[in-house]
Amino acid sequence: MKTLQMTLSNKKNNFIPYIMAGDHEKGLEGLKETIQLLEEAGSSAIEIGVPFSDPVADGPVIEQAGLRALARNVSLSSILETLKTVDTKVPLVIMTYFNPIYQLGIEKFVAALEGTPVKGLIIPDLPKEHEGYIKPFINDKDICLVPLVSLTTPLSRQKELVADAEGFIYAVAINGVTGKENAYSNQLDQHLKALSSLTDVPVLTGFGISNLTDVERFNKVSSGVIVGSKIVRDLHEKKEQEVVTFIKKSN
Ligand SMILES: O=P(O)(O)OC[C@@H](O)[C@@H](O)c1c[nH]c2ccccc12
Repeated sequence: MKTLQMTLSNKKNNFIPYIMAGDHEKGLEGLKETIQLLEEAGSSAIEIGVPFSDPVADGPVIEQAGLRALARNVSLSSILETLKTVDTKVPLVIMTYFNPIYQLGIEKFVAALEGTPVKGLIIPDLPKEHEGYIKPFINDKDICLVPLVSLTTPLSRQKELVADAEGFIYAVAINGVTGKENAYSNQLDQHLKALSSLTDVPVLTGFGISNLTDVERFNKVSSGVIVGSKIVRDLHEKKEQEVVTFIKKSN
């Protein structure tokens, strides 16, 4: 079993914060200390966002963070260079649209992951039908391609999506862009339980989570949560202590 899956399987209430690489007043030079802060707070893994000019799945908070990083000329290759110098026990998961990978070159990208703590990839605009662009290059490496599964997806499709999943399954709690804090459907808990019952791979819930009530709710019916916009906003506003407390209470 690959490291990412093993790490998340060994824990009950997993917490994965999302951060945008380069969205720090020191730019990429600040990435190391943010990772260290999140590790010490008790994160199970850390999702590292790559800024992109056309982030179709991102809401305003993450989109703005991406624009700040792009203004500092942060790119996929400069992020990978920086990650080579990062020493952490927590598995990192790169969240990027496909285009930056394609521009860098898929083989070059996968080769550059060697010697970094990156153990997983989330590529929201790479549907299962196109995973052949990436999977053959990572199959024999300690890197997982994490599938995103919408909870309104028909069961037959959910089964296909989780069939050969590795690492974890990203259950998308609301349809739409990231960072929307509207009320979750009452059926969500049932849907999460049903999805978890299809697979031995940990299912983590994300999209729109910004308070501890929701964290506790989803910890009961899945293996943990992914929190993006709240973390990005708090870090930008220099509320590091709030981030640390939130992660500690989520564990
Ligand atoms: O911001 P939220 O609502 O807490 O959602 C997590 C999310 O930000 C992070 O996982 C993410 C950022 N960009 C994405 C694009 C697609 C899927 C997921 C993401």
